[in-house]
Amino acid sequence: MWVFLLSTVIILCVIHVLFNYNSFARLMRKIQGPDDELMDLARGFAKKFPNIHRFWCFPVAVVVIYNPEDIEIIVLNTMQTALLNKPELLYELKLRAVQFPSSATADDLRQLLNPLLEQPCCIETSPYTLEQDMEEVTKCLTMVSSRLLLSSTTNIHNDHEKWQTRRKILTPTFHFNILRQFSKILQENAQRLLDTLEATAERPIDVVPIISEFTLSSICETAMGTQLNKNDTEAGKTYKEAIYKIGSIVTYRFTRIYLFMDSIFNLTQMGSAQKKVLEIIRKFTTKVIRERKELLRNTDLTNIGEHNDANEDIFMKKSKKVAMLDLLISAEKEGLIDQAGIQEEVDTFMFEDKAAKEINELIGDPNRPIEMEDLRNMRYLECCIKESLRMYPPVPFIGRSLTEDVTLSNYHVPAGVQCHISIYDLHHREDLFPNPSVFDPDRFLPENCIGRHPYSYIPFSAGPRNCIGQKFAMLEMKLVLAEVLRKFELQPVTRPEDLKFVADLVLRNKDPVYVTFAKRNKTL
Ligand code: HEM
Repeated sequence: MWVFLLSTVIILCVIHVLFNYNSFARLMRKIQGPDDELMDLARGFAKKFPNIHRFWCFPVAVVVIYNPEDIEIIVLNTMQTALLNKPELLYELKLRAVQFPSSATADDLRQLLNPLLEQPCCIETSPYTLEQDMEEVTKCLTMVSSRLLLSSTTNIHNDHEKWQTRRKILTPTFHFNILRQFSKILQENAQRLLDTLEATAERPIDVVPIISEFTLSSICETAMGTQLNKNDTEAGKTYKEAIYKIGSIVTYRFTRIYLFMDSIFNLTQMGSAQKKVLEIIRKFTTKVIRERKELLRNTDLTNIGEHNDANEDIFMKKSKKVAMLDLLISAEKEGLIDQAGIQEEVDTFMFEDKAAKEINELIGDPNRPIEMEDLRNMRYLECCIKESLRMYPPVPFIGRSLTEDVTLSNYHVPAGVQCHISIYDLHHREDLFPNPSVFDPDRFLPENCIGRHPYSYIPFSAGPRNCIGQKFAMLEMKLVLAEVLRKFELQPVTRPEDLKFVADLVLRNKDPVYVTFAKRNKTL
């Protein structure tokens, strides 16, 4: 066994060095190439081939779809154990990527791709041009890396029964009454974000790390009832650092094909760093779960899912703040989940001028806190958010493993194929959204949605495995945007035409996204 492992390591290292560090490869790397254009190339395919296209990188066959009728078939399939299976590795990696803002650079991607780009023979059939081949290689790598990476992760949600039970336990978390409570937590976090903006006002700042900090702190507090900010304990700080670190480790590994096998990765420095970081995360969440259990010991949460007034009373008075964790703990009492399951779910959750006028008209006094009712009435702001999610869907594609044959756009697609639903390409179809690269929130005014296919806009996916957190996410986005917009005027520094998305599991810009937050005059 050890001899086999050692020889594998040596062979992979030799291959890596041979491909990357010979004088030929060094010279090639210096010549400009389309490495950063992969995202554009993929978009080009969607324009060239209406509704559907395939790529095949032995042994993985992928069909990419961006047609509402086909998407409906895939996501709505009621035979849940059949068509619904997610390619588990891809799914897991994506969840992690969403939860941990990834920091892979174009260079990482380039480094990962270089050996393969120089070896197009890895593509089994190659009827396309070189550029198209490169796109196939990227996709293939995404698949392969996802496949291998998942084997080292713990919370695989592929088992249908397990998924169904967990989904049932967690669904009440997103009930309106609970969301109302979360809004208070979100408000506090939004205030901290405003403080940061205040300190940096009038000069361009990269919004990506600031927003990541806000979303991570908010989800920690709502999911686990634990505050990571301000009055941080040492443990909280270490946990936060560990969460960021794991993101970069996952990305590091994802971009190095020779580290895909667990047995090899575990032997490396990064492998032991990951072990340490995971240990910190596990320790922290175990402590939080233990303390939360203690707090809830005397609270009856058996009917927590029903959310009548009496239950709301329990939430508000007895436990003060109900975190998603509380529902899991109460489910444990009923034998629906065990300690390891709780840990899994907690880890998973850790990981998703017109508008300003509307806000001002609704709220008036800039010091009055924003209420849930106000948020519900911010119709134009909602249109702006929806239009942003159309143009820039944070999850640009999702995957399903076809476990039975299916007809998509008149093609017979056999079982075994990986089906990618390209949300990005769907949202940029000219026939569904005329002038798709124009930001036009009015597209989402009720009168303009009439007649639009219900599966033509799916930023949160659709069907039984859609995003469980979408109401939470909408609430979070509305609240923080409303708070920011009533205090600051946003002046774009990075323009839409400067955005250059990289091929990744989440939509990520190659460079920082700069915005200047200028303090608003009192009257809008
Ligand atoms: C703008 C923010 C968000 C977007 C665009 C988004 C998008 C998505 C998408 C497209 C999926 C389907 C993934 C797939 O099929 O592979 C998904 C699933 C999921 N999302 Fe979100 N999400 C967001 C925020 C959140 C938040 C805030 C949470 C938690 C509080 C969350 C929790 C989940 C979970 C648990 C699933 C898996 C659901 C299942 O398989 O039953 N998401 N999300």
